[in-house]
Amino acid sequence: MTKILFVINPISGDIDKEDLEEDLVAFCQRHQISASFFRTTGEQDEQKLQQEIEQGQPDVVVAMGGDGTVNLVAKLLIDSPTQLAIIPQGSGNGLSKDLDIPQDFEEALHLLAEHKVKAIDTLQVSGHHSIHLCDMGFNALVVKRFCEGDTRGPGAYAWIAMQEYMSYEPKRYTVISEGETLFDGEAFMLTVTNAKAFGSNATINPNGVINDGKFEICILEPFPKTASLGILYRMYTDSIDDSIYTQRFSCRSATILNHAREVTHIDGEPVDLPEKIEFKVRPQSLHVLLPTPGEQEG
Ligand SMILES: Nc1ncnc2c1ncn2[C@@H]1O[C@H](COP(=O)(O)OP(=O)(O)OP(=O)(O)O)[C@@H](O)[C@H]1O
Repeated sequence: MTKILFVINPISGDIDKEDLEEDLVAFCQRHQISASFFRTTGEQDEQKLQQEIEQGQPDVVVAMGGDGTVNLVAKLLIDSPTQLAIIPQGSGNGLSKDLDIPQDFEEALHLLAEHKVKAIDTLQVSGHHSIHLCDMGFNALVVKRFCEGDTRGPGAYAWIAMQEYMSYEPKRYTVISEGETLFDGEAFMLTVTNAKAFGSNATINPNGVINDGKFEICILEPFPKTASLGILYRMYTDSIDDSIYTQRFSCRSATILNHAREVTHIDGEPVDLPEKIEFKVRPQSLHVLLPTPGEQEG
């Protein structure tokens, strides 16, 4: 019998999940799955969850929350055979969208019964793990303000972004990979990712491949206010590469000097990183349940 541990974030996405838990129990009974539950509290969740996984030895751990919850679960499963499943219940749900995991609760739950397994790359960021994306600059500042506020959901994020945009000043970064300086200058934001898009569906890395052993550093250089609508349009039409304000580098490892110690986030959670940040890909280090039925990959 498959053992599944559900990790439920009760506050993510501003969604009440109590009724959903009854559906989980019924689904597991129907499919003869042995289910256990872990509810996050926002305090020492990583240590407590690690203990739970060590004791219960589940085959699959389901992250039921947003990108922060996915990160919490995924980092404990890296380099282990235990598989990650995602039932998106957050504000942005960036990684699940990138992996084409259904956003609908019932459909995502159905994946537990019928799926394929794919090994995806993850990113090591100065002692942290990033599963979806890490960035510094404007978006990271918006994420920080969002986390400090008490309103969740995509509307709150968009409102904060509009407020911060008016006064944001670009910061200086230096990007070095394999001994070569790839970029040294100011940027509005700098995104390091394996994935294609943010949780808002804005595409920053249109050709990103999540299991190619490489990650991308996407730089949005300072731009005049008159160009902002055009950049947004390109992000939502998969044509950001056509913008004269972007640069992108594919790397296996890199160092970024964040000279101003500008705000940084990893998978939607603000993180305090040193001025010199080290990035390294961990190829195919995480096994994820995906929608297409068929043979196991990678
Ligand atoms: N019971 C809880 N009470 C308060 N905060 C919690 C609780 N459980 C988890 N958290 C906090 O929730 C955050 C993670 O939320 P998560 O990213 O999953 O959802 P989201 O922010 O709504 O969605 P997304 O990241 O997709 O935009 C973490 O900061 C974590 O500390």
